[in-house]
Amino acid sequence: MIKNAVAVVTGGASGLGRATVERLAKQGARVVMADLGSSKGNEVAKELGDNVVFVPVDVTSEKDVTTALETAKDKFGRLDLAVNCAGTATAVRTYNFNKNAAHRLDDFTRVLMVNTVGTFNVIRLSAGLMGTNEPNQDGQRGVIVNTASVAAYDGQIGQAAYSASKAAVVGMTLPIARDLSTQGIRICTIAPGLFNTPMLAALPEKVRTFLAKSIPFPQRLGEPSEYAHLVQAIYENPLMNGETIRIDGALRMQP
Ligand SMILES: CC(=O)CC(=O)SCCNC(=O)CCNC(=O)[C@H](O)C(C)(C)COP(=O)(O)OP(=O)(O)OC[C@H]1O[C@@H](n2cnc3c(N)ncnc32)[C@H](O)[C@@H]1OP(=O)(O)O
Ligand SMILES: NC(=O)C1=CN([C@@H]2O[C@H](COP(=O)(O)OP(=O)(O)OC[C@H]3O[C@@H](n4cnc5c(N)ncnc54)[C@H](O)[C@@H]3O)[C@@H](O)[C@H]2O)C=CC1
Repeated sequence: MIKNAVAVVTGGASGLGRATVERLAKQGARVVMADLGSSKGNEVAKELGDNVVFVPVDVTSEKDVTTALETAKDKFGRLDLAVNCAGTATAVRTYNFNKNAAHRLDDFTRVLMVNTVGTFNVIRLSAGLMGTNEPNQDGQRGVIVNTASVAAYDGQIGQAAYSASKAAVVGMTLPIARDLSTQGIRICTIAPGLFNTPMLAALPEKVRTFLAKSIPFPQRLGEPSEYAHLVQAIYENPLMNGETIRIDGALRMQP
């Protein structure tokens, strides 16, 4: 059960991560909210009360993530759940033939660094701390939840970097579940469709409307609270492991 569990949520100051922090705190968990120093982490943590602590973290930094995990241990005594929500997106064609310009390599690398390498960084270091927990009656010591995207499967024009970064998260889920099974640590990935967050608000209105209309049912953007609900379900269901779950109203994005 989530009550009294200790969680780290990356990207916790905004969107899906923030909704997750809110839900977990409301259900009685204690949460380290890890997000960039430039985020609204401090304000959000203040709003949410004593069971939420903000730590400025860049998920690509070993030092920053270690500090966040040490905070979980020092302040709350342990780590039961790590949720990877930190992420970034870009929309650029592989080659723009009108402008005769290739996709910048540093844009591609930046997206992979945050979404793929950052996620793996949090997974590997969290696993170390969870491994020190006493196992429950089922032998479980901890749970990790990642955030991919439906773009891992049906990425649109302009999504080469983003889709590659998310497909890598889908791809690492099963081998990591196998790696960590000896310690009783589960890992699942959520592949969200279209959710009402600041990231999606960055898309042109026309594209957002078009995309929302293409969702079979319910024909609307998802609410971040619906994502947070699934995080809790994964945490509480002991058999969920090694799998990526789409939460998308049956959306299959068109080119
Ligand atoms: C966040 C998640 O995890 C979930 C998601 O993935 S949400 C899906 C996100 N999708 C994207 O980000 C799409 C990325 N792609 C794009 O934005 C564009 O394709 C691009 C900027 C890379 C290139 O666009 P382009 O076609 O070369 O030129 P552009 O002038 O921008 O677009 C041409 C037209 O197509 C429309 N369009 C572009 N991409 C579109 C899309 N994905 N869906 C619907 N319409 C689109 C534009 O609005 C524009 O319409 P008008 O000509 O009527 O103004
Ligand atoms: N909103 C949507 O429709 C969808 C979102 N996603 C994914 O869900 C996750 C959350 O996205 P949203 O909440 O929509 O976006 P958001 O932009 O509202 O929140 C992302 C958070 O991640 C933080 N972040 C970015 N880079 C970071 C870094 N290097 N280190 C630490 N924190 C960092 C940002 O500061 C921000 O607070 C992302 O991984 C995104 O790719 C996936 C599918 C759909």
